[in-house]
Amino acid sequence: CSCSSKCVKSSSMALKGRIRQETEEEGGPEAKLAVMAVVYMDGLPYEEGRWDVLKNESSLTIDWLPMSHDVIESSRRPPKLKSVHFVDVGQETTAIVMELLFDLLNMKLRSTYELRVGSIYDTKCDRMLDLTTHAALNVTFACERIIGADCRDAIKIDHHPVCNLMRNYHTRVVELKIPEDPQVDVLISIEKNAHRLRKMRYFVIFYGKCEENSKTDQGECVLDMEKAEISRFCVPNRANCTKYNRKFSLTIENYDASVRYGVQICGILDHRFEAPPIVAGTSKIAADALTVSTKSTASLSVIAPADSLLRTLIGYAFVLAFLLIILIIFISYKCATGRWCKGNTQESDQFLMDENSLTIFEDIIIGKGRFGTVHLGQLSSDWHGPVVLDDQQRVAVKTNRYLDKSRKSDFFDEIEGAKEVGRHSRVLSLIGTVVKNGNVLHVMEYCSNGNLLDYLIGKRRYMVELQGKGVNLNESLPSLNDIDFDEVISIHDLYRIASQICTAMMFLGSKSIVHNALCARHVMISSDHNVKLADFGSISTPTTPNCTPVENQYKWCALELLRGETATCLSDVWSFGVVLWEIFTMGGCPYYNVPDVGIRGLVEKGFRLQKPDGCNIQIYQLMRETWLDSPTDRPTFSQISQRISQSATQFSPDASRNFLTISTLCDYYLDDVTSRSTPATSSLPRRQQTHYDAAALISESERLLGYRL
Ligand SMILES: Nc1ncnc2c1ncn2[C@@H]1O[C@H](COP(=O)(O)OP(=O)(O)OP(=O)(O)O)[C@@H](O)[C@H]1O
Repeated sequence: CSCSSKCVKSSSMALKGRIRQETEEEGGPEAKLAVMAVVYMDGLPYEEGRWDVLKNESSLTIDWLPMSHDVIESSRRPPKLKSVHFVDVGQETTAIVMELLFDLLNMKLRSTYELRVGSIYDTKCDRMLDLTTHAALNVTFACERIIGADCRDAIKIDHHPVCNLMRNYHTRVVELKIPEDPQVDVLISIEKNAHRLRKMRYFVIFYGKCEENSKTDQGECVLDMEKAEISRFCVPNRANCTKYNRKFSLTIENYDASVRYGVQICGILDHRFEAPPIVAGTSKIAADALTVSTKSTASLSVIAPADSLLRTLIGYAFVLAFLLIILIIFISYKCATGRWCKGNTQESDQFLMDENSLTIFEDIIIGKGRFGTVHLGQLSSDWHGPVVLDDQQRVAVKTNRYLDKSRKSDFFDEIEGAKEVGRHSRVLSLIGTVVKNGNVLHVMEYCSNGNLLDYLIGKRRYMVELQGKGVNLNESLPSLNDIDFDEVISIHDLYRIASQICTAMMFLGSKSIVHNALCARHVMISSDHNVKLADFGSISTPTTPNCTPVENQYKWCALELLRGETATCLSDVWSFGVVLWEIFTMGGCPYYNVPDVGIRGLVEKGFRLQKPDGCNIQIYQLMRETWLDSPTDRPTFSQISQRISQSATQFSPDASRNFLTISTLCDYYLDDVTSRSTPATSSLPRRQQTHYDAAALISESERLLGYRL
């Protein structure tokens, strides 16, 4: 307020407009809408040539307020300030008269602009003078509302409020008071989150009698706005807003059951709107039919909005799509875990190894089985996987190279089984698969001490040799020179091995996996003499049950499986009993001269393996319990584990009687002449086949046990 000018206390705006033909310099003639805006500035005395309105942002702003139907923002050109002049209106008030040019094309749509005069330029003092009260005005161009505009033919004007028509609402008649008081109360609820509800500013409900004989294609009635009664609702937290709470009711006075009523709700997203949209004129709007059924005065209904069926269908489509997605995820998971889609690329990708990371020593065969030869291999030093290898990165590699078609499928079953079982410290880990020259190589952890059966036989032979030399391991501490301690095995170690197998079986049980082929030959011994359970080619799960004995496994098979019943983890318990027997005979041959076909008859008659020489009676008792006819009578692996631990306490590493005394005369060593490493193919019988007599075996068993079976 310096420079001898008075401060501007307030200002107000008035508006006048007219259509005028302007000629654009480039692009030819184009209709322009010229609008005269008049701003009254109280407290500002007129002074010739002193004041000016600049065409910059702080002085005059003309903001377009987009409305829901305005979609062509890019084609909208900003209005131009054509001219400004100041008029003395007396009483210390100056009027600023501005001529603004708007693009007429856009006026064919209803458009709203906000004009704001924020400051005027004081030419005398060469500075901007901020207005204490900004002169601002929202102007909606609807032609006839702008004085002088003649756009009856050129511009079509819709007089119903331009707002987002809302379809996400439901109406329900809650009360109908007829005939005493013909009035209907309609409860209207708007769905949450519909149309970004939280951003909505106003909701307007119209209702009125629908036009006679008029109905849109969608079954809407057409409201004659002149006859419509109007209720307005607004958002909460507005001073003058009390009715809104997302559910509101509408009362139709003088309800006439013979005519149709309509309802329409709209919401305005433009937060700068301070007043509800204005309804004027004689336009007609389409609305949802509000049909009151008068079949029963007690329960009345309103027909759902016309598009509710469509919404329901869309809803169902979403549910179906969701279920489909779940199904796809489920199938992918099953494929990924190897239960379905055998050999699918996704899972083989996971285990497929680079051919160059593996070197196979073709001349070093570490074993032969039904499904191929096992070679020693080595992984390159830069291979780092989840399995910890020895310092030479050695691995065992099984190949399917010479297998026929049916054996090849068994070979792949073994790989799939290993994937299903997963990793555990007592389980032989699958490292991966390599495809080389069209053959698949099964790469596994390498156990330098081979399989448990050969391991035990080797120890027993050495210990028998020592016995032959008169060395009694349990009596005197023999001189170190006479004994290779790596080649003997203590009772304590036998317990440890049994306990570790039990742990591996508990792990399988925790995954509801039945091994089906548990035997000492399928247990590997690592370089540090620990157990690694192997051979998962015959595993079964609750979804893939097994009810046939595995080839070459009859002697380890539970009775129910020999009978063709389904194998369970308790069937593995039976097999474990036979493995315990193998451990405490140090590699004895169960049912030494009985062929597979004779096993079921023997077992059904009650014949059980005899007590190994030197075996603790508690352990033999445990074995017998694992061979009980009814699976549920057998101990579980966790019970077995506890029983083994209890028994093992008697045999600490430094106990005085810590080694088995082996009787070479036992019948289960009789066919020990054959190497156990010989491949167990059907054409190459593992053991010499001799005659057998079940009755004789049973009586022999009874003799050894000391009681009748
Ligand atoms: N990961 C390994 N580490 C060390 N030796 C192994 C490994 N895998 C197998 N072997 C040796 O190779 C032999 C043959 O194994 P393979 O799995 O082919 O047959 P198997 O298990 O003995 O008999 P089956 O024919 O019943 O499967 C084993 O007995 C074992 O001595």
